[in-house]
Amino acid sequence: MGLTATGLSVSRAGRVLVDGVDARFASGRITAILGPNGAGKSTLLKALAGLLPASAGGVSLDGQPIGAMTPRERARRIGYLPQDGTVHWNLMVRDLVALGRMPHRSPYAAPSAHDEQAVEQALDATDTTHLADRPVLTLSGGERARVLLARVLAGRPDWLLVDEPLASLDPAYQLDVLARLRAAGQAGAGVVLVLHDLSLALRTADAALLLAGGKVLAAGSADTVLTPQTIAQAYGVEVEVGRTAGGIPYVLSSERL
Ligand SMILES: Nc1ncnc2c1ncn2[C@@H]1O[C@H](COP(=O)(O)OP(=O)(O)OP(=O)(O)O)[C@@H](O)[C@H]1O
Repeated sequence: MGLTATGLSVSRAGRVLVDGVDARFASGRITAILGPNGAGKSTLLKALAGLLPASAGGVSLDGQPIGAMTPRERARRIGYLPQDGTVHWNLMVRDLVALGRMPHRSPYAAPSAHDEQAVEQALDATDTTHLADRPVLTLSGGERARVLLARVLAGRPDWLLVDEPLASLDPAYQLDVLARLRAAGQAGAGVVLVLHDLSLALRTADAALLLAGGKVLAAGSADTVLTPQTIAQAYGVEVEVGRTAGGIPYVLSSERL
């Protein structure tokens, strides 16, 4: 059960970008996909969401091959937030967030009270209610990132696959978004997130998958994966891994190796 990659490889333009990945993601847990630039994190996440085909192996959700699901069924179960927060249509924020309900409704019917409630809750969860009547192209980068997350949350998917959701957020909103993802996990959702901030990964994730060159370098609980040795191997930097007096874990880069 859960979301499983088995011998998963993904090739594009003649290059193998994800190479024989075996991984199992469990519901109710947060798994961080980590690794240096170009390691294949986004490619793996897209393949897990069923948005890129496998060139070998595959992905299954609760035992069902992801490619055998209809796009609508997949969209109901898996919420995917891409890394690139580009928005082309200048919709009102509330209307954009309401698009997250589309897998659950008929395009011809008016949204139900349940749909509207899901949208309002997603706006509230991302602290974007005050932006609801603004055109989305007028928002700042961090505001837009939260609105795009609200759109995914509005679908109330069983799985949240989110690619660098913290990239344009200030430190306070980074903690808010991580708290929201943790709350989704506690409510039973499976959360898989691509992160660059190793301190926040240690602080937030139950499990970690460290990629390098498209392959899994280490996998397991976040604190067993994020050791100075594996970090040095993956990123080529010397780090100190420690805890503050209050017990908050941190990873501090000291030198490029
Ligand atoms: N459509 C594509 N065609 C060819 N190469 C691609 C394509 N998409 C990605 N790549 C390459 O695949 C590799 C992995 O890309 P990916 O975006 O998965 O990395 P990443 O780990 O998410 O990186 P980052 O931390 O920089 O976001 C990179 O070398 C990238 O240039």
